[in-house]
Amino acid sequence: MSILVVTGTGTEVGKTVVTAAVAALAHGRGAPVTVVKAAQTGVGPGELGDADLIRDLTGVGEVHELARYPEPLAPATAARRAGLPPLDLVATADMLTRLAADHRLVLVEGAGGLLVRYDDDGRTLADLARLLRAPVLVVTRAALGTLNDTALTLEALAHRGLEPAGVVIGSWPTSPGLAERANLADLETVAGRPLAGVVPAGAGLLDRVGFRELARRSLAPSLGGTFDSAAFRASVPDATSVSRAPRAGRVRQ
Ligand SMILES: Nc1ncnc2c1ncn2[C@@H]1O[C@H](COP(=O)(O)OP(=O)(O)OP(=O)(O)O)[C@@H](O)[C@H]1O
Ligand SMILES: C[C@H](N)[C@H](N)CCCCCC(=O)O
Ligand SMILES: [Mg+2]
Repeated sequence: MSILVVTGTGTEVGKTVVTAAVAALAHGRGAPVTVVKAAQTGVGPGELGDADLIRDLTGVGEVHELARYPEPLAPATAARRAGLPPLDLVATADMLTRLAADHRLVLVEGAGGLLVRYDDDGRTLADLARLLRAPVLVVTRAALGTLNDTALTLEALAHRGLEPAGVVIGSWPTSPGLAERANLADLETVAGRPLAGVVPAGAGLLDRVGFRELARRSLAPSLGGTFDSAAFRASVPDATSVSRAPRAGRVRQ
């Protein structure tokens, strides 16, 4: 009966892999789960999109792609240039609400970051999340620049009264550099809470069994896994400690 919207601090941050990890754990528990890619862009007819990748990685049978546009652009732009109708987010919210009535968990992956536009009226994934009154999981990068991107996304959620379901690093490098190691703690300070997961790079290349096991280790209990942010940080050489800065993501009244 619950809906979780998955956004990123941008495109190519690992939303699809993180969505797959959450789906794999729910599926592995036997919970009915379905995954919806609201609008897929940059993929031509017959090519594999995010929803296909998620089905392959998890074995989840019910995955939906609601709209597909060929050019690798924001959905509103890609639809306009293709002469195709944009995704109707109001109708989409109704469809997802009906899906949630039949499913334990409905996962909705956005395209790009939170404020990417789906139509020429400027509607975004944030508008869809508000219509659904659903929490939003934020997938972020590990590298330099992620602190600002993450803070901006959390501020945008807070400004719209949307509840973050946590911050997950979508692709943790095998050889983290200085910024990546320091960001493990700083991302917690920005988020005002422990990380909800860290997914190692390469996760998307595993088979289903390996992927589900990695998902279990990579996601926090709130997402169905066993990941512990403090323990992970302690396992990374030269990772810094969490500061006690005021909680970010709150709009000062
Ligand atoms: N943890 C990972 N393991 C393996 N590959 C990854 C991982 N994270 C990201 N990638 C790869 O990086 C690329 C971008 O990742 P992904 O598709 O998840 O980004 P995204 O945020 O979903 O982008 P979009 O906005 O297009 O949906 C893909 O080719 C994907 O296979
Ligand atoms: C093509 C890409 N992989 C995504 N599907 C769409 C990303 C749109 C990003 C728009 C932007 O923020 O500039
Ligand atoms: Mg994706």
